[in-house]
Amino acid sequence: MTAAPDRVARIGVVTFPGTLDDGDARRAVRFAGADPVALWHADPDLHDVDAIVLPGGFSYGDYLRAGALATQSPIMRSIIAAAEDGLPVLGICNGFQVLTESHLLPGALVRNEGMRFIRRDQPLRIEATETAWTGGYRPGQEIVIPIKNAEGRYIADEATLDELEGSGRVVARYLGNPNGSLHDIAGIANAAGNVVGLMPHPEHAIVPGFGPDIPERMRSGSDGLTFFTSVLARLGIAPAADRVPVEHAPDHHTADSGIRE
Ligand SMILES: NC(=O)CC[C@H](N)C(=O)O
Repeated sequence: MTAAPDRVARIGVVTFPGTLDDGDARRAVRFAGADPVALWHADPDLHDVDAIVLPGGFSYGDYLRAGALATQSPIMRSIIAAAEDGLPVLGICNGFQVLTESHLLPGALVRNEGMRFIRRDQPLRIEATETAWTGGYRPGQEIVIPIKNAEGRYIADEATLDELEGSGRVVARYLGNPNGSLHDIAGIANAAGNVVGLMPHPEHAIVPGFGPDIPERMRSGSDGLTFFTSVLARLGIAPAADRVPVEHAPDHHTADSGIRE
């Protein structure tokens, strides 16, 4: 028996009008052993959360540019200030677009090469394990999680790319570049390592058997969970074991996912 943690980590998941993946992000937080806290775009109060996830989707209908209007929301003003003070923030897909539009991360995400919406199971290599969200991976670890977007092509000027590469801030790289991203970049971090943007979706690959299969490992599907457990380790807050529903204990596969909000 391990001792019960002193307290359970509170991880905020933001919902903007048009957000799609907030439910899966809250579930991923719970499976990692933390309490998800639903945060609403119009409320600037961060409700004492220990970390924040900006989930995927189409905030404000992707009007103007994907992620651009979200930067003007009351909650983003609070998140920008908190992130600059070191609060861990993970932006997934549209959340990554919000982070570049907010200038918490450099560069931009533009239309995929080929101008198509892409949805596939995407192999990645984790390049940086010093960040708040990737400490649980091995350097160079290869994972497979879903990707699904129209504007996932990462671009930046040469000086920015040099700085990202030179300071170990490329967090994840595509193995088989799906969209023309420069330097095969799938994810980056800020200089302090507390803010991470990632184009593919770890929150859709947290339950063994229900995410992308990896043939050479027979069955996986939970490669994304480590993003959410890594931040607990960074915060120094032990995961609460009872947040994981019994029917989803690792290695237990059922026909019905049983996942309920
Ligand atoms: N899955 C998503 O978050 C989609 C992101 C974004 N709106 C795009 O299509 O590029």
